[in-house]
Amino acid sequence: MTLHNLNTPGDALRDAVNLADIEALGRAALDRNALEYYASGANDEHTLRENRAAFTRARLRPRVLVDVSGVDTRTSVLGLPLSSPIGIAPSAFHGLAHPDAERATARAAHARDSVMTLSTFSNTPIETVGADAQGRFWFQLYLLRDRAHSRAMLDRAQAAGARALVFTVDAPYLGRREVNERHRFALPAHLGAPNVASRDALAQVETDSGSQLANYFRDLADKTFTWHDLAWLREQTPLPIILKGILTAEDAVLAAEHGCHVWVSNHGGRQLDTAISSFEALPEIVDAVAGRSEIYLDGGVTRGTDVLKAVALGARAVFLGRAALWGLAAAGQNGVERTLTLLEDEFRLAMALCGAARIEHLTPALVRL
Ligand SMILES: Cc1cc2nc3c(=O)[nH]c(=O)nc-3n(C[C@H](O)[C@H](O)[C@H](O)COP(=O)(O)O)c2cc1C
Ligand SMILES: CCCCCCC(=O)C(=O)O
Repeated sequence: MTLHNLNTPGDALRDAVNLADIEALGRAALDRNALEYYASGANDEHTLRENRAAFTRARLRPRVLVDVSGVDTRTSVLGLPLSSPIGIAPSAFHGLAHPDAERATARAAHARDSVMTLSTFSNTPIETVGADAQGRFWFQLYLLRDRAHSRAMLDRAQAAGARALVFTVDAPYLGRREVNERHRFALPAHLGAPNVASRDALAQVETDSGSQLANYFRDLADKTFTWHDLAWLREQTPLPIILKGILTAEDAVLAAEHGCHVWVSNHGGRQLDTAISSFEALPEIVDAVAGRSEIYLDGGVTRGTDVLKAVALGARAVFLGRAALWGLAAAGQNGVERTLTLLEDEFRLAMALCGAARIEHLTPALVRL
């Protein structure tokens, strides 16, 4: 049972001055099952911690005596205008955080001129989320062994207004989040995964041997897919394809050669522990792609200076995983909106203090790695 129906008082949300404050509110609103699912990383959680540490280690080289009386944070992703280069990463099961689930996240993305990435494993059907997002959503695909089912999800996403397909490539198997194994994470009975399975099918997955999701995913996901199969995926949808989970120059080159955009990510430290942090992987990927594709990044983004550093080094936009979930748990749509607003405000101030009035002024010279 989640505790969100106690509702974070509006005052507490208004008093939050940064994302850490919202995280504290969000964590307090969740029961152990949900909290451990959201917060956990794989194994010893080195990569989870390193995602934050890498941002902190990088130092800024600000320029001064620049007219920053007006700072413009606006940009676009694949032609979609955004109020700032901050979007929402896909995460499964928003219903664990709030009764409005993905609808609240989609409404917040729309209200803040952002973009939401909807997980294959949402608690809300694609069509419902599409209506709330009003064109401000991308659809994330986990390729199922049942290709016809996967194909049907792509058709539904496109019909619902998705602007891009985010194809997750770092999870043929789920990473081992040990706390979820130890406490046998399971979806509460009132939540389902309507894009993928009936509630009954989920309820029947055994949890005696550990996490319900890990057990379910093992049988469901296609593990045979290779670069050669991208041609098949390309034929299934006219949407732009973004490969999420790229961490090396070698794979970034292949992505660009296959006409795909690149999402630099280690899945928030939930897959391969001790994998490189997303931020440290970014420079070699930007070099390798050499402008052929858009590049996005997620993993540990919680400060306006994180956004600035990633964009300065070549990311078109950054995406929030857990930070959006903490906002959702704290106060539904309002909580996600507040998260986006606080981060955008921090980013604007960081730009001003770096002497950058426009996104184009953010260059690698601002960052010392
Ligand atoms: C609870 C949770 C569920 C997630 N579910 C998905 C998912 O369904 N599909 C996917 O591609 N990535 C998923 N991710 C990974 C995120 O998209 C993103 O890569 C990661 O959370 C970014 O790191 P951050 O949480 O530090 O911002 C999930 C992450 C979390 C924390
Ligand atoms: C059987 C549902 C699996 C959902 C996996 C979501 C995910 O990517 C995560 O990191 O958790």
